[in-house]
Amino acid sequence: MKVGVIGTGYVGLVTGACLARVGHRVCCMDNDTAKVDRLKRGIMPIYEPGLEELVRQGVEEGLLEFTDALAAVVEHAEVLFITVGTPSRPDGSPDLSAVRAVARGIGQHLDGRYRVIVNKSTVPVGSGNWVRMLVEDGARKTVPALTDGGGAGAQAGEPDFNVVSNPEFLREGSAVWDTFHPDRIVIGAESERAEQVMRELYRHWVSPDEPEREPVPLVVTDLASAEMIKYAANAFLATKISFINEIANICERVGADVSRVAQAIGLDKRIGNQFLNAGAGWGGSCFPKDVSALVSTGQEYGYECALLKATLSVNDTQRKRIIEKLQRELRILKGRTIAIWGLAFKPHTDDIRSAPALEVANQLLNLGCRVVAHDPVVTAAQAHSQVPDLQIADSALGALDQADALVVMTEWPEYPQLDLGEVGRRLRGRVIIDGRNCLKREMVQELGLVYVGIGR
Ligand SMILES: NC(=O)C1=CN([C@@H]2O[C@H](COP(=O)(O)OP(=O)(O)OC[C@H]3O[C@@H](n4cnc5c(N)ncnc54)[C@H](O)[C@@H]3O)[C@@H](O)[C@H]2O)C=CC1
Ligand SMILES: O=C(O)[C@H]1O[C@H](OP(=O)(O)OP(=O)(O)OC[C@H]2O[C@@H](n3ccc(=O)[nH]c3=O)[C@H](O)[C@@H]2O)[C@H](O)[C@@H](O)[C@@H]1O
Repeated sequence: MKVGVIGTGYVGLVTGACLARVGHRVCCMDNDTAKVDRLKRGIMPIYEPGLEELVRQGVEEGLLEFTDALAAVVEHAEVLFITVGTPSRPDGSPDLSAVRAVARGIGQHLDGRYRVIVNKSTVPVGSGNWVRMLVEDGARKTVPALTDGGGAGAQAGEPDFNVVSNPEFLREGSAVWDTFHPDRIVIGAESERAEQVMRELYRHWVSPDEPEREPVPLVVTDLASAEMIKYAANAFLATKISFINEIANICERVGADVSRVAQAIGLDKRIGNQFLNAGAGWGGSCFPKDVSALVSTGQEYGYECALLKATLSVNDTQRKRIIEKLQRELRILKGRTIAIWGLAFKPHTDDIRSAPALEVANQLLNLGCRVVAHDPVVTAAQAHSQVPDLQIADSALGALDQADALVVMTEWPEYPQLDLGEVGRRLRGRVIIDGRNCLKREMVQELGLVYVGIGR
């Protein structure tokens, strides 16, 4: 099928490249012309394992192309994915300005041919109807014949389209794998015609590298439920992490070990063992904004989301606990040098949006510390765009020289592999705060260093 993807961020680029991999003809569009130019030259805008090869393959096979022209992608596609960003506004509600611009723009370029317009961006319940209205508004400016609500089955000259919600569940760092191995594909369709198009698009959704795999289950539902499924999934996962962080905080006080607690409760199939790693809290571009957006939706309807507010507040406090732990060990922080390992909000990505590490770094700088950080993929320029006073070391060990304490904020797999003896020799102080419980406690302690984990 001919597919258009509008927005080439994480979701757009991965979706486009995977759709091309299964044989669809994909045109990816972005209004960031510089980004499109780089993509045309094979330069990836993000660090995501496996993505570069997939994009290269799609382009070489003639199945994947890039443009900065909205008209071109609308002209090309039978199915148009909207994958632009929906960041938080200061009050927690999502900023939908990019979705608005794209929906109107699509309307302006529609001709009489039927299109399915797919919301893959995470958008509040009701956005499907809103996108329909915006597309129609856009079309009205260019199609004088359109006089009523129109939509599916419209007369010649009127825009003929349906809106579908197809939320995305990929995780950064494993985005390509997740896209080909989702637990389910959710489709909220407003007509049977659109549903059939989506079923055809995702028919036999397995990577050609694994032809024997079972196809992924499709959950077909109404628009509002599909939109809510996305928020409910992220809110649940964020709540699960906040829950285990709260248990960790109690464990610390009573002398229990949260790792053992998590492992044992996770064996109960009703609980499950994933997303039970206690640490410095969750970050990233989605959990913070999506939980806040759901709280904001509740507020719009006069409902107080007590549990979700607690989820946010536990997470907020969790980062502050890193500072408290440093204060407990070092007493005075002013004038101290603190090394931080890991800046990305999680391993295997260079994304630093709402990264707990940056918040901790900022707090330490405000408290009068010198902060020297290392991350295997986040560049100094990226880090300085958010925390200008942060010093960046070339290597993890290099960050330790003159440091009074080390704080591990991202569990990059290389960190536990480093020579702890060398860590002990280079650190000026004796304290290691393991904000992700990823180092071997006993090994650290054997070297005469003070190990402080989370909930253990
Ligand atoms: N990042 C992730 O892991 C996931 C993100 N999502 C959701 O998917 C959506 C996109 O997220 P990301 O890919 O992270 O966003 P992003 O911020 O990385 O990328 C958005 C892209 O849209 C482009 N854009 C903005 N306005 C545009 C316009 N008017 N026309 C064309 N392009 C435009 C930007 O230049 C940018 O390249 C969000 O709603 C997010 O909540 C859902 C699941 C996973
Ligand atoms: O909507 C989205 O954007 C995506 O949000 C998350 O994916 P992502 O943010 O990429 O990363 P996660 O692996 O979920 O981690 C989120 C945060 O939680 C933290 N985390 C995760 C798991 C855990 O056990 N403990 C924990 O603290 C991570 O360090 C990270 O800061 C969801 O897992 C995806 O399903 C969803 O599509």
